[in-house]
Amino acid sequence: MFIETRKLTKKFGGLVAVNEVDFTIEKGKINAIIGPNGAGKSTFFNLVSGSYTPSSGQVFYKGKDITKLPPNKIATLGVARTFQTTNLFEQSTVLDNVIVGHRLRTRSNLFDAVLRTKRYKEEEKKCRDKAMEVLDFVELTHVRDELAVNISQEEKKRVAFALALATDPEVVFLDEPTAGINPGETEGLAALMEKMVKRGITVCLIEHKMKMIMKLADKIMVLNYGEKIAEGTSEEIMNDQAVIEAYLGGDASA
Ligand SMILES: Nc1ncnc2c1ncn2[C@@H]1O[C@H](COP(=O)(O)OP(=O)(O)OP(=O)(O)O)[C@@H](O)[C@H]1O
Repeated sequence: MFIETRKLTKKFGGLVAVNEVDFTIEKGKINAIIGPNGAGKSTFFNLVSGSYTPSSGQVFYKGKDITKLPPNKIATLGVARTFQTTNLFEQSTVLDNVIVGHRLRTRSNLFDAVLRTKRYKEEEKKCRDKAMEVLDFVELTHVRDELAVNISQEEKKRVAFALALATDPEVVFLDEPTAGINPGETEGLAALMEKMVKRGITVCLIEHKMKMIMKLADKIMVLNYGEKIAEGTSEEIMNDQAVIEAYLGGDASA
């Protein structure tokens, strides 16, 4: 089992945001979590990536119980994530944004930085090389010297992907990766997710764009009021009575 949650639960006071969710994230696949607003999708992400401690239940990563590990420890195991909004240094170049983002996660300390030790210089070069490599992967080499303020919304999303990929993750959690961009650009990002999977990276995403997710995802979990109401392939999900009811009145064709 790659990633598995067992009866994962998060309560905020009297509200059960995630309720005893059992789910497995399949290695080398595109896994998606969908559900109406407030269903518990982001909370589930935060539990698996260690940003929240569960009220009860467990998270396993490659057989290891990671339930109580802090986010930085989970990240070093090969788990990366993006957030709904990525704050870039607008007056820095795209390349510098990725270098800095990556450096924050590498090993040399302030002492190394001030004295510009050998280790610092070596790491600086490694970070730069890595940043160039991931920018090439997300197809942003042509804008790497542009200031972040000048790139498009879709390009900013690609920078967020690059930041996550710079840590050489085995799995990437993408929180609404296509929010706020137009349908044409959405297709480009979907293709990028497929490219990640081809490279051997497992993808798990939260998404509201149903048409896209039905085409893209290998496996889907549907949450509603914190509970898993369905799990399966696109076809299984589209024909599931509980899912249809949860979305009635909502816009499932967005
Ligand atoms: N830190 C928090 N403190 C209190 N309640 C919270 C907190 N985070 C989330 N909630 C509540 O938990 C429930 C689930 O929220 P969550 O953000 O996980 O849903 P979601 O499915 O990601 O929603 P959306 O699609 O709107 O982003 C909601 O009722 C929300 O108000």
